[in-house]
Amino acid sequence: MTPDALEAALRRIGAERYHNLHPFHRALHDGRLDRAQVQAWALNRYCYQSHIPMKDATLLARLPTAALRRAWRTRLVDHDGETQGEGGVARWLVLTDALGLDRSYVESLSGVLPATRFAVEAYVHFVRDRSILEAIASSLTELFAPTIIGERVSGMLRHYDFVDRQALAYFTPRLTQAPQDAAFALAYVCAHATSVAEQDAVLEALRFKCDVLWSMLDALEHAYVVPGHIPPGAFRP
Ligand SMILES: O=C(O)c1cc(C(=O)O)c2c(n1)C(=O)C(=O)c1cc(C(=O)O)[nH]c1-2
Repeated sequence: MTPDALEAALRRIGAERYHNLHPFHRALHDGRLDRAQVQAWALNRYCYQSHIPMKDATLLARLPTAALRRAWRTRLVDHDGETQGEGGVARWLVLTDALGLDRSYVESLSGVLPATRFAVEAYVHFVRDRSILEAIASSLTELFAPTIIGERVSGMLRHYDFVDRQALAYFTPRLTQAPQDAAFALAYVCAHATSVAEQDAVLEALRFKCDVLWSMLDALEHAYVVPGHIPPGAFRP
């Protein structure tokens, strides 16, 4: 495949499998969830957010050139900040605060669904164990993130009186960070996946990552949408 055909194939995977299509996200964005269900989403999503810098630090340690490490390290700063209280993970806690969740409970991850934890850990392990090409390709869901963020912020502000713009401030910087991150990763992947085997591996890495995001929402749906089977130990609204 040419680089352009590879990009088109990657975008087709997003069109078919990205988590904007999941019924739980449709319900979240269309205002069909109650406050407790939104709390469960934000609590579980904190597990994902808090592991993203661990995933990026794992990859950073494996990158072979200064240029690549320089490009990738901005992600660590985006999520962890330069100082206490800054960065994406801290901004996610502003959302869980606004939803009335106790900070130490959120940070402890003790109420997170087992399937959320397994999915998030699978992502970190994938980036640790697979080739650098596959690890970089697995971040390419970010190509599709700006669209879902736009839908989510406008939908949640319209439908829920318990969130406001300040509570959703996490998403504003993501609208510029995600496209920059995705453009870098896409250029890398298109330049370096030249053999059929490498291109197949890259496509499979993106499918894997879509599955990570999808399975987190399956778990939320199973636990918190009626009839609701909440696993032992997980958050009970
Ligand atoms: O709001 C979303 O739906 C969404 C999706 C994704 C994604 O597609 O992986 C990320 C994020 N948000 C996000 O905020 C974020 O920091 C992030 C990092 C990564 C990654 O794989 O390195 N994906 C995502």
